[in-house]
Amino acid sequence: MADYAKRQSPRFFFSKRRFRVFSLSNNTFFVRPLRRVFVLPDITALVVSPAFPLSMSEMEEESSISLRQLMANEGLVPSLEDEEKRRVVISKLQKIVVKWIKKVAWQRRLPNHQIAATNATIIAYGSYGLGVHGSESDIDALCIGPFFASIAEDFFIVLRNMLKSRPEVSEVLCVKDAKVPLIRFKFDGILVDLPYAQLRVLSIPNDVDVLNPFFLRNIDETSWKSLSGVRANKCILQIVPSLELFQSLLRCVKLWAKRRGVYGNLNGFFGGVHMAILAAFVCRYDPEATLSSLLAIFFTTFAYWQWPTPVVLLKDTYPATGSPPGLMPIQLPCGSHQYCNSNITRSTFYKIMAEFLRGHNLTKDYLKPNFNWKNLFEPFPYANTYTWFAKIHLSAANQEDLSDWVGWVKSRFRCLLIKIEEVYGMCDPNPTEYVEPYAKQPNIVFYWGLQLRTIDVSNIESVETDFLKNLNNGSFQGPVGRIQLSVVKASQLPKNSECGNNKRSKKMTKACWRIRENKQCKETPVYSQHLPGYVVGYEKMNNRDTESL
Ligand SMILES: Nc1ncnc2c1ncn2[C@@H]1O[C@H](COP(=O)(O)OP(=O)(O)OP(=O)(O)O)[C@@H](O)[C@H]1O
Ligand SMILES: [Mg+2]
Ligand SMILES: [Mg+2]
Repeated sequence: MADYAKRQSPRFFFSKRRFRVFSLSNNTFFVRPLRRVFVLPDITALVVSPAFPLSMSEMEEESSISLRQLMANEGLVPSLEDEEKRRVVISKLQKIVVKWIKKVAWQRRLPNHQIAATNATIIAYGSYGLGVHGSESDIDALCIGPFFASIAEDFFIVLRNMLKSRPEVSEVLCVKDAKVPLIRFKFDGILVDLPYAQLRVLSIPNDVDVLNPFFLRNIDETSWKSLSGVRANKCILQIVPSLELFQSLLRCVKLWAKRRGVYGNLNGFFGGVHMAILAAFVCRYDPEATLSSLLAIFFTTFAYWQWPTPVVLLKDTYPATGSPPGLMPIQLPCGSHQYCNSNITRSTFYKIMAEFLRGHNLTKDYLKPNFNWKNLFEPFPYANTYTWFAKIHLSAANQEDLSDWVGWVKSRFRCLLIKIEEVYGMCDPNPTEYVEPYAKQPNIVFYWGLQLRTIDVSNIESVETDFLKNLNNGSFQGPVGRIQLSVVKASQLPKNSECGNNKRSKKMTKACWRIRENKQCKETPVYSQHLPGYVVGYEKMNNRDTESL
């Protein structure tokens, strides 16, 4: 191949550095002499052109290819087996909810023809619904049920019990107190978030159109909120000119945000939904744009965005009342002036802005010859940036207790961040979770960068006291773990320098907590409100399944 190429165009191929050959299939190759790209359907028909200066569009194309190559090397796209596993989970869930709704209809004594006609459905949303999930992402799936299936009795008791009885399902817990109540469980090892929406119809079509006002009339507020994620996804997918470009851009910006430590709603940064709306916003600028140019436009747009002007993807038909919430308001494109929930504080606002600006400075010259996309995705160098760190050490008697305890503390992180800001000024809450392997108890440790060069280490005690009060004020009834706050120097960070390279030492814990079932406590029957004396299921006395997200 190389010899053939040399004979055809010695000017290009004398030096090994001057061309690269990528094999696409048995007889299809990419040849890249200098910066020009040729796609060769047949190696025997290789013809290499002389050294033209590259046109803009050719340079754009080549730049996008190298960006895609980088993303492919990162292994961001789940394997085919993983995809198949997720498809199976969704299809099994669909069957379960159909069985569930028939059972509930029977319990409600609906006439036979209505039992036969009724239907419930499952709609995937979140990153999985947008096709941008990674192998560690959860599946966000909305269960939509008809007018007679209540959330309190039928969803949280009957459906939960049906799920619990399945061999594929483990770690079922109900999250009743969240803004979007849901059942969280593992199905074949994949984490599933399952909220519920109830529509005022008898039968929900499997492909129900959640943008159709017919289905949305008279629904309750919780159902409306639960539907907003699905509606937002649907709007995004309708708005973006090219789905493939949007997905690629979103994968790029999520990787960037994770590497630079600005991903994670609980730590005061952006979550998946924020990134999806920002990416879709940029995709609409130029339907002809390449991936590289979109990524550069992304950074230019948000580095110079006049916050708190809200980012609005889809203008609502009626005027907004009140001012948009938070420092960086991003409106959900679901037609009701709803905004993404955000925990952004003064500190995280500045960190995000600094990273947007860095992204802009790095990508504005993306067509220059020596440009390398790798720099954009460099992990944030915490250890070299900050002299001092607030160390948050969480521990518990065993892994299960620890996971509950950490989930609870994480749900209060915004409050801790604000307290640290009050005492030490700017703080950078690195979302990475570390483990001290030689400590006595199972533990998770966070190191949050402090901006000040000289600090009073003892001030952390007042932060700890205040934060403990806040933790105790909540409704956590699980086994309370330990929390220790201290201030350490950069030199005391874990020696494997994980702080520096921002690699995750273990899987992130989900921020939520549950009251675990006390094995000694009695199960109480829950009687149907519709069939006298009929038990719909059992609940543990103190297992209120309450959670705070
Ligand atoms: N802060 C929020 N404000 C509004 N909606 C949210 C918020 N967080 C989550 N949601 C809704 O729940 C969905 C799923 O959220 P989730 O936290 O699983 O993120 P994701 O976009 O699926 O990314 P990931 O791949 O990290 O799971 C979002 O797509 C959004 O519709
Ligand atoms: Mg998700
Ligand atoms: Mg989720």
